[in-house]
Amino acid sequence: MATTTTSLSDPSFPKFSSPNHQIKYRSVAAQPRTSIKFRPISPIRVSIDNPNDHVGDDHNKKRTQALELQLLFGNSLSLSSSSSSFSESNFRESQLHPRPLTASDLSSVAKPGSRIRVAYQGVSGAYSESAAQKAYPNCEAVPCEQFDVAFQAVEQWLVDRAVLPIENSLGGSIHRNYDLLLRHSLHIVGEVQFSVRHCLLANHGVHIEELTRVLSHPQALAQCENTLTKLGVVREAVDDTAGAAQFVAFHKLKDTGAVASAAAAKIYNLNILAQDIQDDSDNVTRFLMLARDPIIPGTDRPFKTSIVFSLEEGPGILFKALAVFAMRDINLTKIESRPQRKQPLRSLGDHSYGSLKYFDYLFYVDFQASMADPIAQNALRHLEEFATFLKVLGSYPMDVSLT
Ligand SMILES: O=C(O)C(=O)C[C@]1(C(=O)O)C=C[C@@H](O)C=C1
Repeated sequence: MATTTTSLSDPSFPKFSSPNHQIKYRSVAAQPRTSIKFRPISPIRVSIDNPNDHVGDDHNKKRTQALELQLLFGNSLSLSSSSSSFSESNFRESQLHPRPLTASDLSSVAKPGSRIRVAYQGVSGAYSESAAQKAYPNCEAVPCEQFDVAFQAVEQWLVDRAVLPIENSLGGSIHRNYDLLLRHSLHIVGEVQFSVRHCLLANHGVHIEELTRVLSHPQALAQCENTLTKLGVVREAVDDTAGAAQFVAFHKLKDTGAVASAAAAKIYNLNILAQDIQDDSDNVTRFLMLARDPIIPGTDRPFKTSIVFSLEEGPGILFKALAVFAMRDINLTKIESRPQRKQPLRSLGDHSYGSLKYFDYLFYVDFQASMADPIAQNALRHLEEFATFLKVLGSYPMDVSLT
């Protein structure tokens, strides 16, 4: 059955309001990738330029002002990519409460008593929110509309960390986040394995036979392929599972259900028509914990290291690359290849039978060793000898809680 994409762009639909955090996010779908927009609750308005555009004094001043205001007013911060600077009254207000930044404000470690702020993609009730809570118990989970908004929220000091999905045991890799890992400058500081148990939700009084359409995140729809095929419903992809539940509830739909968590059913007052509808009871999503600074890797417990590299084209070159790990007995836990965005095709010049073009790939590899271990350092030194590009994305403790 075909999967279509639904835009939840009905202006009356309360997008990304977070009752817990009093932050309202405005859709950034129509904005350039590098912009981040928040609808203000308080009259405070701050403007931050795209950090990639320029990193001059002016930018740094605005960044400091934004951080200062965030420290003064917490969640009431509003960001806009427009060029207007923050208003005079806000400026006066910040002058009334001068609060010089200290070195500890700039450190990525949460102050005692303050809750660490963790960005996740989706709205309240999303699996990503639960994963953020598992990664950072008692954190303040901050909803973001898109993955790149979560990346930017960390980069711009609006939050301390982001927790984002990278792969699922049934649906496979979340390619968008592989690409974003390279386009942004965050470090992987941990991982979380989260058991995903999907429910079929509908408004109270609606029976399963009445459903003609089911909304959810594309990964969730893929993980429930068998159940949804048996039901014979049209599947529609939306930004996140909890957003689907919110939409069904807000519009009081009678013919449409949502695949989402039991937590989402409770939050949006929906009925659970069926539980554990994923194709396999072992349905696990692996999430990455991302921060502005890397952690210092240890050897006191099992560590994993994530790298990305590219290679020259040629027979056996990938075999040779992976051999640097095999010959040192280093276990690989994941390999993913993505076409290089900047140079997706490589031309191998003229041959008698014409010019050959190959896909030019980036290889993402996770291996089971810490960068504090000389064996891992030697393996990467060896790989560096012939890789055309190599970057360590992070070396972090493995989550062994589900094993
Ligand atoms: O939509 C959600 O609830 C999410 O947290 C996103 C997401 C994903 O991107 O894979 C997370 C876990 C599940 O695999 C399904 C969806």
